[in-house]
Amino acid sequence: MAAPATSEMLKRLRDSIVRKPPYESGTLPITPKDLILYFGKDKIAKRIDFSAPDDAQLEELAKSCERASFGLNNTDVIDEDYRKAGKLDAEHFATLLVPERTRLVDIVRNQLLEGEAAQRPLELELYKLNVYGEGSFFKSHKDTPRGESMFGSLVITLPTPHEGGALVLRHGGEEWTVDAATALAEAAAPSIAFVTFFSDVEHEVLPVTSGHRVTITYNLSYGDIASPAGSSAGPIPPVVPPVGEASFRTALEALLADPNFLKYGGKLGFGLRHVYPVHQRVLTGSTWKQGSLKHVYKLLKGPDALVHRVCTTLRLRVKLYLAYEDDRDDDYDPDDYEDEDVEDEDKEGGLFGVNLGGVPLVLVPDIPRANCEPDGDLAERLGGKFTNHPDPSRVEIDDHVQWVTEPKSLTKHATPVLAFGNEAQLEWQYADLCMVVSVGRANRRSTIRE
Ligand SMILES: O=C(O)CCC(=O)C(=O)O
Ligand SMILES: [Fe+2]
Repeated sequence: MAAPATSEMLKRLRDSIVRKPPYESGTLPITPKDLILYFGKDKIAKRIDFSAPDDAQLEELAKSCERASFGLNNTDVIDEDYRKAGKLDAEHFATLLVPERTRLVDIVRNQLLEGEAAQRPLELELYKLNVYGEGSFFKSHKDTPRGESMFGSLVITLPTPHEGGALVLRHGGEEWTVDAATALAEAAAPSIAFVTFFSDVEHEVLPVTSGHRVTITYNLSYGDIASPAGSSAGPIPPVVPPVGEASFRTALEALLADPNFLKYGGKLGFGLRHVYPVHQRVLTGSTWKQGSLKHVYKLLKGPDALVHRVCTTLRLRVKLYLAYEDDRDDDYDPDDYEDEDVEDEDKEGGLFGVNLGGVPLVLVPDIPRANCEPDGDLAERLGGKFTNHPDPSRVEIDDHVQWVTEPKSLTKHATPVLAFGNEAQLEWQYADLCMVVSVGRANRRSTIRE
């Protein structure tokens, strides 16, 4: 049985993974010329100066918009119960505002991103202009990933007088509200308001109660995703160590130094806190190949990036998996596997604190093929391996994975999920992943071979 000191140290490790909100917002003073916007689909474009917009001009802008659709799986749907707003695609408007020439890129880099990610080249793609008149809104959704390198969105609110239309952001059971209307009314003119958030943050525009709310949206991507440095390449040391890195590292080092902790080596599991885009090969069934989660290593953000970076620095091998819950195993009954010798504490994940309720998990290293094995148990069908199975003979990952943080939600079966996005798209979908860290035996912890 474990020494209590080890379980206390593990608890400290878990508690040391700090989270900061997955968004950043504020107002930014701007030169008046950056508030000039041209719009229209005809030969002659109209011009509006947002430093002093009048209602008639805003009405004209609203009229030239199309009704905004949203993505429900692979179809673009117009449903005013879900999204009531006007939009212009990027080819139908032009703005002198170039985020790269303002502090906005710095803000994304240094306040949204952290550590290694903050050093990488960023790309901002102008996406859409949205106009919300009185009574307009956009219900809760996540922005559809448009490629493997997209990591977030930037929404700029132009300084038009309006009320309502606050943006509510939700992630990991927490909720934040950004009220650009109030922030702009209080800011020195001319200013814009901005919100930048990670792609897996759910967001909702509450109804506008008066005036016009005008936003310009950008898709944020990493510019270096095409030249993968490989997951095992040494991490680039961050210029500014991210929040919590030192405490996580200290807690992990303390555990590794304890000879009672995974005496013969083993695996530590971390459910990732963010979701990441994976290619929906389950649907296309075409281009399945090994290493289909490889791009995710370079997309890791916030606490996920921190765990990966510290483990790699301590020379522990890290691998990403999709975690599937085997909820279709009719033969499986946890009572069949009651083991008299196992202490209650261990049965509940005791030593490691995270109780997965004896759920047999299949860890899958690649996105499963569409035409995966029709027969056999879930592990065989998906090309994965069992862990956390109460029957030790079925546990194929060398050791039970000891979960430090629980996988957030387990993918059930290999079916696509119904997705509400801001654009119809099924090629890329968000997935919950987990990180498995291999730990060597007590006097030889390193699992990265030279
Ligand atoms: O207008 C906004 O504040 C957000 C728009 C949005 O969420 C989107 O276009 O996906
Ligand atoms: Fe959105």
